[in-house]
Amino acid sequence: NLPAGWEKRLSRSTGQHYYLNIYTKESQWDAPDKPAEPVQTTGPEQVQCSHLLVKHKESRRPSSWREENITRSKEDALDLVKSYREQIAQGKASFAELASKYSDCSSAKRGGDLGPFGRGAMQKPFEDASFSLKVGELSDPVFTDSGVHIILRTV
Ligand SMILES: N=C(N)NCCC[C@H](NC(=O)[C@@H]1CCC/C1=C\[C@H](COP(=O)(O)O)NC(=O)[C@@H](N)Cc1ccccc1)C(N)=O
Repeated sequence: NLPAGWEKRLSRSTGQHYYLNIYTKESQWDAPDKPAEPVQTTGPEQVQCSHLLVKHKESRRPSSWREENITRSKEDALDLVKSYREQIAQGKASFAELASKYSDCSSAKRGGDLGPFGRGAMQKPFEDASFSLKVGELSDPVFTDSGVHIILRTV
């Protein structure tokens, strides 16, 4: 019988049977003699994201261009990030506009743009969120040692 990963199909034009590799979607006339290999679809090498960072008193560096000494609580930082996300999602403000006003990262000067980066550059929670976003997608709040972020994947 048929090795794993193949399907037997009937060609309407010739009335002959053919075999479809369910992973590569390639077809062939002769019966396969070995299982089809699942193909590894890897993610992108690099992504480009903008982010809006709200720091808090437990941040690894509770200081920024906006505020010399940041004392807000982590909960307050999360509430702020959620309100910014809501405004962006409702189209009441642009990501770049809010990031340039409120982000505690120096990338605020560039509307939050971090430029392109690969895996290994950013803190893991930030990297994982960035690489799981589709282009144009806005993340939920992401927690790193820097503070609370929302991330917009742009490329
Ligand atoms: N392009 C890179 N590879 N630059 C090095 C990133 C280092 C990396 N940073 C982070 O993971 C977080 C997420 C994004 C920003 C960031 C943190 C901090 C703010 O937090 P804080 O360090 O005060 O705790 N901003 C930065 O680093 C900025 N230079 C990012 C940046 C700013 C302007 C242009 C390009 C990049 C890390 N491994 O710590």
